[in-house]
Amino acid sequence: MEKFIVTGEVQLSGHVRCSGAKNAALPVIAATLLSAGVSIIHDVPKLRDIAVMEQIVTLLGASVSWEANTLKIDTTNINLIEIPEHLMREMRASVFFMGPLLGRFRKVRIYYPGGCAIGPRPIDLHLKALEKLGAKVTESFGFIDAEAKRLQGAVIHFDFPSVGATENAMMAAVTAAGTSYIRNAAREPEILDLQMFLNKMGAKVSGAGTDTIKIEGVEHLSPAEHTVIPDRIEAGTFLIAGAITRGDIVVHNVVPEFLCSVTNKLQEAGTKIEIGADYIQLQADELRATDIKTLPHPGFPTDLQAPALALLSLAKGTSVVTETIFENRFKHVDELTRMGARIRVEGRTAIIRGVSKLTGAIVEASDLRAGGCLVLAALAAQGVSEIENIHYIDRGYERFADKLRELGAQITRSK
Ligand SMILES: CC(=O)N[C@H]1[C@@H](OP(=O)(O)OP(=O)(O)OC[C@H]2O[C@@H](n3ccc(=O)[nH]c3=O)[C@H](O)[C@@H]2O)O[C@H](CO)[C@@H](O)[C@@H]1O
Ligand SMILES: C=C(OP(=O)(O)O)C(=O)O
Repeated sequence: MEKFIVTGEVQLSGHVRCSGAKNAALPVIAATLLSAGVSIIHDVPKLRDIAVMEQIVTLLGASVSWEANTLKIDTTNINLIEIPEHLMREMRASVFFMGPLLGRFRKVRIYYPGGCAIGPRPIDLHLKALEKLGAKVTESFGFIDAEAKRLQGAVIHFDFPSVGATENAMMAAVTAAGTSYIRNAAREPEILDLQMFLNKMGAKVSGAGTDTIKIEGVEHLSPAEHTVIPDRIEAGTFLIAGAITRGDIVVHNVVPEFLCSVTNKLQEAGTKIEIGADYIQLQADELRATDIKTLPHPGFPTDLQAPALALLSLAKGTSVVTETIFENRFKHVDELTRMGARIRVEGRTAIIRGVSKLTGAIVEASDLRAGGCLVLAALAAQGVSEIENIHYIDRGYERFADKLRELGAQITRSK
């Protein structure tokens, strides 16, 4: 098992470029299956979840090629509508195949998706949305079948603005007969990106980014070319890396508007932020405590809760962090405690008493962003840390260690 070895207490400085967003690229790749032909997607991050996505579309009969970060997917010869269990279990995003396969082939078979252990992650909202659109969904022996002669436009009202269920419902509804409305839709920027891609394919989708999405069903979609939006979670991770090391860094290829809740909290924590058209500069010295509550967009993203916790461990005063999205997303706390952090978890709340220093330790990543959090803590800690289980980090950060080294970090990968 590979690990990262980090020598801490190096102030980061310089420039770093964000990759395309994992969470935008994943549904866009699934959406290419809605039509036959060659779609071209630019700025796709090369990371483990994307590799699994590639494995799945290839198995279904697509052919795939890469040129730098451009992915070409030829979906002409799709001849399978079942995703095998071992690939479904690899990641949460495997569930995105339901909507497109059902839309194009009227039938799909999947198993329950896997992914990082951050609490229960049911797919009931996905299934209810497909049923609303007229699909017959049956579950037996661990697999889920959905079929429909042709999906019918419908009004889907989500109990909770689920990102994945909104995306799946959009992909299913684009070729349904008639008009659909998704109410209490998630408003994440990645949903807007999916709307842009679907419209380039010939779909008629509007309203993404608000809580009501309108989808006028069309008969036919064509392949399309698209550049995925920058990764706001990667950007937030680098900004926090700059802050925790009291550094001076510029993060490029960002849409600052997508990061408002994050830059706002970083300013409250005492950092200086300058916002450009497509970059954010951060300078940090003393850090102050601040409270954070994770919320659906445009609130503070749950995917940056763990990195933020590392930062607040070293901020003067007591911070309270409340996780409202996932039930069990504080597994990084025990590991931060090994490094000297003082954090108490009560249910969905973490109370953090800032300490003046963290110390290097051997720690284990329990999921993708917990891994990011531990690397950031290690960058600031005295001495050497080893972060184990970095296959989680590889799921969602492209060239993480290389990019941190570009900023001056002392981090290496080792067997
Ligand atoms: C690939 C991708 O884009 N992943 C992101 C997506 O995950 P994902 O799409 O899985 O997140 P959701 O917004 O669906 O989940 C939010 C909450 O809703 C619950 N829920 C969701 C679906 C459902 O059918 N039933 C249900 O109860 C979940 O258990 C969770 O508690 O949004 C999350 C919330 O911003 C992010 O942390 C993930 O990085
Ligand atoms: C939880 C995450 O991803 P996924 O939904 O793909 O597990 C994440 O990116 O932090």
